[in-house]
Amino acid sequence: MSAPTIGFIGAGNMATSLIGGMLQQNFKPARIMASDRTAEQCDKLARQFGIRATTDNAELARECDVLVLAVKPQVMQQVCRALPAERKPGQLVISIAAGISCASLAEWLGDGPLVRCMPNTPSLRRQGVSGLYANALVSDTQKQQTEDILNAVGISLWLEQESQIDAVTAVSGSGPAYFFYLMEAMIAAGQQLGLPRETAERLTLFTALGAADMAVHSDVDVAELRRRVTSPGGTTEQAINSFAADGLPAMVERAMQACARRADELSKELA
Ligand SMILES: NC(=O)C1=CN([C@@H]2O[C@H](COP(=O)(O)OP(=O)(O)OC[C@H]3O[C@@H](n4cnc5c(N)ncnc54)[C@H](OP(=O)(O)O)[C@@H]3O)[C@@H](O)[C@H]2O)C=CC1
Ligand SMILES: O=C(O)[C@@H]1CCC=N1
Repeated sequence: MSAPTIGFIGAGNMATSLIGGMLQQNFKPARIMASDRTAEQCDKLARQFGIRATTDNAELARECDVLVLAVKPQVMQQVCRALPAERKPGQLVISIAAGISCASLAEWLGDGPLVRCMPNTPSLRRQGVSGLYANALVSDTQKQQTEDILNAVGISLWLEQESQIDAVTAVSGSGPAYFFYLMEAMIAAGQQLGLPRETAERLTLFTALGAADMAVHSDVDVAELRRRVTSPGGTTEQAINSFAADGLPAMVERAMQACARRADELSKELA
């Protein structure tokens, strides 16, 4: 069977990361298309990747076997409603938008194979992680096509229920921002303790990188890794006790609940 043609509607940050990763994984530029609101963005992508880019979303709907919807949630309805008459039969649609349900997408696009996907920005470095949910009309071949696209920029995991996409958004979709926020705070605190900014920044970033790499490759869980840094009566214990006294776990739980709640609200507001 010949390779599918894949079209990205909305050629912003996420689509650019995905296309870049796919080309590094030997997807052929001739098999990838993109559309965007502005001709400037289309020209930029065409130059950067050697792919066909257009301001006409309908052209992608007509020509592509797989359509990746990568516009902001707030414009998704308007974009989708313009497409049904143009769509190639049997076309797989993959939506990466936060808080747009399969029910809304099916209403705007017509029934058909549909995957909801929640990627994250480390995809730009091919270190992304995506949660995927497929409706009942998605074939095994289309599931494989979806994995091929998302695994080009990291790893992907299938979910049993659509509602879990909001939890994935709270953990990994928005998650990079939580780690960046913690890093911002550590850099500032390092400066307070007397380090030059650049030194505090490098120490923080490489500590984050090292800790994540260690955790990913460890045969013990993260709680045990934390215990191994924390000598009884030592320095780390003081910091961990301070975090615990200030309620860090509850703070994280509240933040992630708020994130998932917003995804649910969006799905109702934008339905
Ligand atoms: N950023 C993130 O961390 C993550 C984002 N997502 C989801 O990915 C989606 C895209 O996000 P992101 O890449 O950050 O957003 P961007 O704004 O970078 O990209 C969206 C692109 O779509 C273009 N666009 C707007 N209207 C239309 C239209 N009618 N037709 C075609 N193109 C259009 C925008 O152009 P213009 O800018 O000119 O309006 C922009 O270039 C969102 O739905 C978001 O929920 C999912 C996971 C993580
Ligand atoms: O903040 C947002 O809405 C998007 C979805 C997940 C990450 N960024």
